[in-house]
Amino acid sequence: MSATILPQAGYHLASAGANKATYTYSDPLSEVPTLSGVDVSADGSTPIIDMEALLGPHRSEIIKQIGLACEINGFFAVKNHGIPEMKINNMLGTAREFFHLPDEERLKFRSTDPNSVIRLVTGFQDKTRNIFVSRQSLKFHSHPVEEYKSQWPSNPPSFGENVGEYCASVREVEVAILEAISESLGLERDYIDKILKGHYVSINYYPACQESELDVTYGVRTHTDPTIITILMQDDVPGLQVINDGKWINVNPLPNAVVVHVGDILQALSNYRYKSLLHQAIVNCEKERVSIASHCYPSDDAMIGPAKKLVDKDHPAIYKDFTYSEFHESMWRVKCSTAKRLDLFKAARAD
Ligand SMILES: O=C(O)CCC(=O)C(=O)O
Ligand SMILES: [Fe+2]
Repeated sequence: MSATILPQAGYHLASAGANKATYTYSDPLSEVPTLSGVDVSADGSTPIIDMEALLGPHRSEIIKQIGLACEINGFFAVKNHGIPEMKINNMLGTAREFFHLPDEERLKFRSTDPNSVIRLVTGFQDKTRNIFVSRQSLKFHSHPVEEYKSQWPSNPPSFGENVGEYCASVREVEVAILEAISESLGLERDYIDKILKGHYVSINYYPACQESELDVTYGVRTHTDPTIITILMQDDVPGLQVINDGKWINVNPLPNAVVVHVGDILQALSNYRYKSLLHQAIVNCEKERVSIASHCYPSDDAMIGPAKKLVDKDHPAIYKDFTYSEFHESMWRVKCSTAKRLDLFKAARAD
């Protein structure tokens, strides 16, 4: 199936959807890159990591591949990750069921407070830029599952079980990938695991778009994730685009694979060796799309400046030491949607 992408106003994004907007307010983000006039190459090359091989005799080779993918691409796909296909399908099914519920049922979770334990974010119109951002997402904490489950929706009734099982499986993948990433940087295997705390899930729902008079409809606009890494599982509808080598590329879904993004925290911790991935999602005019992002973040008091081992005379510290809670607090204050929010934490001698 093909995504309908109409060039509009210099973007290769869909026009549409705005007449479906139930909520209209000004976008609070002041710094959102526009990146107009960029080309999208339809067949971006996605590095593919075989996770099963991480456990075998070729571990060091796979770790090298992961390091290169983080350094050069900022993302990679993971196959043979061990999350059973049934758990993935159940998770996607439950996500669809939730977003097909009547408004009054879903909107119980609507909140604009970023600190609320669970919140539904709806599509919105950015009045100043005349664009519509169509993503609806349900965001909530999920690790450990038993601690948070009671706050999740009870409708659909499958939510607790299906989301809980998926999240527990993703956690295992997360830990294994973070161990490999630590090793790829020449750090102790548990360097990142030691500062790891939770994961925060965003169930993203992009309705099929419709004609509208607005200039452009995005699924979600260009941003980086404020995470160590993000593990993204997409259904079979394309939509994810990432910047690679200065160009947008489509990262089309691969059956039974997840996509791992480098996030802002890993950019700081790796002393700018791995760069936080700039990405966005477009909408599809024929089919709805669901993606599940597992945002993995450290504990509040974790120091997330550059690992000491990565700093020397030839590699001066780009960032100073700072805690995750300092980063998190500033993130909402500076209202920036990219890794530029790390600039506040640059070391004195870095420009
Ligand atoms: O749906 C996608 O492909 C991207 C979602 C995303 O970037 C996010 O949830 O942070
Ligand atoms: Fe993202």
